[in-house]
Amino acid sequence: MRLKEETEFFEEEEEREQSMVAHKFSPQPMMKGVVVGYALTSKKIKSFLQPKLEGLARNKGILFVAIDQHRPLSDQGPFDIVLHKLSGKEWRQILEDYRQTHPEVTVLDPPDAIQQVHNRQFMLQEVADLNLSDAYGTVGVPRQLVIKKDPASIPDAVNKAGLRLPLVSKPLVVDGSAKSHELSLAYDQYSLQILEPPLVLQEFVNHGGVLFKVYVVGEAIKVVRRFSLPDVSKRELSTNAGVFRFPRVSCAAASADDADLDPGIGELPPRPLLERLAKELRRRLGLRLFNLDIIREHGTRGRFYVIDINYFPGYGKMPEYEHIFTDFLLSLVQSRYKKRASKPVEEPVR
Ligand SMILES: O=P(O)(O)O[C@@H]1[C@@H](OP(=O)(O)O)[C@H](OP(=O)(O)O)[C@H](O)[C@H](OP(=O)(O)O)[C@H]1OP(=O)(O)O
Ligand SMILES: Nc1ncnc2c1ncn2[C@@H]1O[C@H](COP(=O)(O)OP(=O)(O)O)[C@@H](O)[C@H]1O
Ligand SMILES: [Mg+2]
Ligand SMILES: [Mg+2]
Repeated sequence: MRLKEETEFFEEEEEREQSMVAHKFSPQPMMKGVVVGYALTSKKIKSFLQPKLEGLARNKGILFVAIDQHRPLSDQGPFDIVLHKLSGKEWRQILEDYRQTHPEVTVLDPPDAIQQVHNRQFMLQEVADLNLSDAYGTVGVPRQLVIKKDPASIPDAVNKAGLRLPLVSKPLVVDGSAKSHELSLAYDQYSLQILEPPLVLQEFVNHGGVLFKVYVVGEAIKVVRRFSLPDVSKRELSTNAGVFRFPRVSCAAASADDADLDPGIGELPPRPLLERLAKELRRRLGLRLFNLDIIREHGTRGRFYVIDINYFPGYGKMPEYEHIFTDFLLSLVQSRYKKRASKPVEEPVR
């Protein structure tokens, strides 16, 4: 993030924290209704804009209005907040222009900040730089290598980088397409030549087949358990060869929240560690709506890895998302409102 934006982001965050404590999320009496424009795919509208969310929002004075992508944004609304998750360079530019010409509107989130998590080369960089380590544990990222082209060079590149097998191959770009979620597990480096760059090769970390999805909505976080890929033993590694495509193992259908799990595997990561991680990432990434896929290295108590960050994920699967999301929207407008109210009135020029 640029320095000015970072400072503003910080100030807004602080004000919002204070305003939330002071008002316990209730709308201020003098605050008018909140209009939230949304530009989302039909899949997202179905999973996110559920009747319960719209009903609760209406009771709190929040109105969701569909944005027509093909009409000028300035002719629509007026909006207090714009929620979006659509792809394409043109749309990004439209949003960026709108942000410049309508600084009074909160665009969730800034398009250039989202770009960082749409590329797996840069997605985890902030987690790596943060290098979080405290009494509750450590949070890192698996070692990885970016392959832009020439699949024949992969075995050599893997050797040179000293990456340990097995490796997870992930498409470099995350653009919302099904293809960007087509992952493979490689047991030997020679088979990697059949893969199609651009891609990222990431060391597979044994984690007992369970992962944690940490949903972030502004300052709020919620964690759920999902089933994931099983561990790969040394024996399997020495006897197996080849590259295996694997399906979306940790989709919603694979909830592990009610499973009878070994506590060493299923115990949620310590809350203070997640709070710190989410707070730092919110600031560093300049995002307020995202989730993290986190795994705990099997056999350790506190060695965690972030393996994926998703912008505006499937909040429909986050427990209590309706309350959390509407409170968040209100807190955004309240802090803006307070900011405007506390600005000194300009003297008229005589
Ligand atoms: O489809 P859903 O509701 O499972 O949500 C997907 C997310 O699932 P999750 O909330 O993490 O379980 C999903 O997360 P994963 O990458 O599967 O961890 C993505 O965020 C996906 O968006 P995109 O395809 O990367 O643009 C999300 O898809 P969109 O809803 O944004 O299309
Ligand atoms: N480095 C890794 N070690 C162990 N398992 C992994 C690793 N990377 C991915 N996985 C498994 O593959 C799944 C999908 O990978 P992820 O990076 O989250 O891609 P996507 O963006 O498609 O969700 C994860 O949810 C997890 O089950
Ligand atoms: Mg994922
Ligand atoms: Mg993802």
